[in-house]
Amino acid sequence: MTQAVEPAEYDVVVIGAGPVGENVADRARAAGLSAAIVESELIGGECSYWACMPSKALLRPVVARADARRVPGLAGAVQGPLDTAAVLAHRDTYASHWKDDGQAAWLEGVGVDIHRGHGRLTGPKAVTVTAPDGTERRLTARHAVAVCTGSRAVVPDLPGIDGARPWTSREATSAKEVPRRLVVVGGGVVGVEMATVWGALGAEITMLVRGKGLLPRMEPFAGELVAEALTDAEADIRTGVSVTSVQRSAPDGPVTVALDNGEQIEADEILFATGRAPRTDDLGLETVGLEPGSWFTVDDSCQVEGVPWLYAVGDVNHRALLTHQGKYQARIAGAAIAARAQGVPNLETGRWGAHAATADHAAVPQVVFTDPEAASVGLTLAEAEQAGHRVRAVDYDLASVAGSGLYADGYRGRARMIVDLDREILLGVTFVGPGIGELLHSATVAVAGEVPLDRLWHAVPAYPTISEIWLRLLETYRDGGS
Ligand SMILES: Cc1cc2nc3c(=O)[nH]c(=O)nc-3n(C[C@H](O)[C@H](O)[C@H](O)COP(=O)(O)OP(=O)(O)OC[C@H]3O[C@@H](n4cnc5c(N)ncnc54)[C@H](O)[C@@H]3O)c2cc1C
Ligand SMILES: NC(=O)c1ccc[n+]([C@@H]2O[C@H](COP(=O)([O-])OP(=O)(O)OC[C@H]3O[C@@H](n4cnc5c(N)ncnc54)[C@H](O)[C@@H]3O)[C@@H](O)[C@H]2O)c1
Repeated sequence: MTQAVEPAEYDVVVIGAGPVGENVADRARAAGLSAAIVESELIGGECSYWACMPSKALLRPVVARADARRVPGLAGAVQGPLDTAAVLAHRDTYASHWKDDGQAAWLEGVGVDIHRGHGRLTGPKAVTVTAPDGTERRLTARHAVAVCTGSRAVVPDLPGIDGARPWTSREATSAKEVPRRLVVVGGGVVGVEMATVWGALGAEITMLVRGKGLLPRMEPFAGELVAEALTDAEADIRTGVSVTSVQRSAPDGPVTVALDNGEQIEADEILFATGRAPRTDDLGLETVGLEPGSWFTVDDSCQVEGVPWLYAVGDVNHRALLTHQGKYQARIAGAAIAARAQGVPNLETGRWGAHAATADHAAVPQVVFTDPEAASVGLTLAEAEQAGHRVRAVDYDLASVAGSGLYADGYRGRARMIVDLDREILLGVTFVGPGIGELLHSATVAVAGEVPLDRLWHAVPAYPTISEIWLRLLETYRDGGS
């Protein structure tokens, strides 16, 4: 029989303690509101244990070695294999050994009450938490409930999938051994980053991509340059193919992957990097008139359409599936919840206002930590044209910048900026090349700040850094080039 524990009331109840839920709770506390957070797994969420942190800890040695191999005088010292045990140990450290004491202590330190268990909405402003031991506790929110339950990997429902023990991003970021042969299905961000890691650690990589190329959400040259480098690293990239079935006959045996072109591939592991689904299927959405299993629809303050006391923040609203963007939304939603709780009459919900996550539409930055790195902010050329802007794309070969040549021998890379011809501001910027990840924020400032191009001329990049790409792009635009 289910035991009930004393109910509790808070100003704000947050479901899901990933990076986003933690920040909503923190912002509520900072505004003087009481806050509780409900977590069914680990405080810190996907990002800390099976996504950003472990994947970037795995990628860092891979990319650093690749960079070092392009520096004369150093290359000879780094020709050997990676120390797999040390790389995996570094990853384990960055995943905090899958323990959440540190993050739990931080939340408690800012005065947020943690309730361990599965949270479900049970009516307006009501959340029931089922603890691991089966006891139930009802939490009531005076002002707002924020759903920050994130997303999970989607594995297509293929014949044989259940017995095939496929990897998702969780296994790909936490595996303890390097498979001899790894098939990666999907050419998005998870696919290319994980192919880069496990290939560098010694796995034979086959990528199966149903579209035309890799990284389809970025400018086409991003996927092309990353594919070129993966192919140089001996990955076998097959485009325009779909998996029709997978079969693992023995638990320790190989997996056989059948393709729609009639071919079969044998591998030791298969990773499905085929996108995400919202964690909303078992959340009690039906009790408040919403559809279980769907992404939330929210306004720019992250308030759920038609349910004013409910907020959905981070991956779960499908605006931008990135930690930094979810945390930005958390800061905005936290401020909006506090302002509404305090009875502030008019919130700043206009474009770029304090209570509007405007950057979600105009300036979402992303770095793909492959070799070469691919980074973008704002719109691609295709997106800008589709949105009806009058634009010019300005391209430049990153290898022609003095700083790039110094950074790496045989530097390969490219940059593009999308100029709004009516306003003479930037709508989007993409860089692809070694060492460009840290350059992205300059582009984010230019795009989010809507900095006029004639003012950008006065932002002088230091010589000889890769940042001189800015000068070259501006000169190319001034001289009428594209
Ligand atoms: C392999 C990989 C690498 C990535 N790398 C990057 C990167 O480099 N940079 C970047 O910006 N983004 C990256 N991302 C994306 C990033 O991980 C997500 O955008 C981010 O984790 C979203 O945060 P969130 O708080 O919305 O959700 P999550 O991090 O998914 O957290 C949700 C939390 O809610 C809990 N929860 C769910 N349902 C319930 C419930 N009913 N009751 C109680 N608790 C519940 C979960 O257990 C979880 O702890 C990566 C993703 C993947 C898969
Ligand atoms: N460095 C980073 O910022 C980083 C790293 C990893 C993940 N992420 C985030 O995590 C999210 C999830 O990444 P992802 O790579 O899983 O998703 P994604 O949506 O980026 O890519 C999934 C790819 O799989 C393909 N696909 C879907 N179903 C398929 C099927 N049945 N067969 C073959 N291909 C199929 C899609 O066409 C798409 O190209 C992304 O939105 C990304 O923003 C970010």
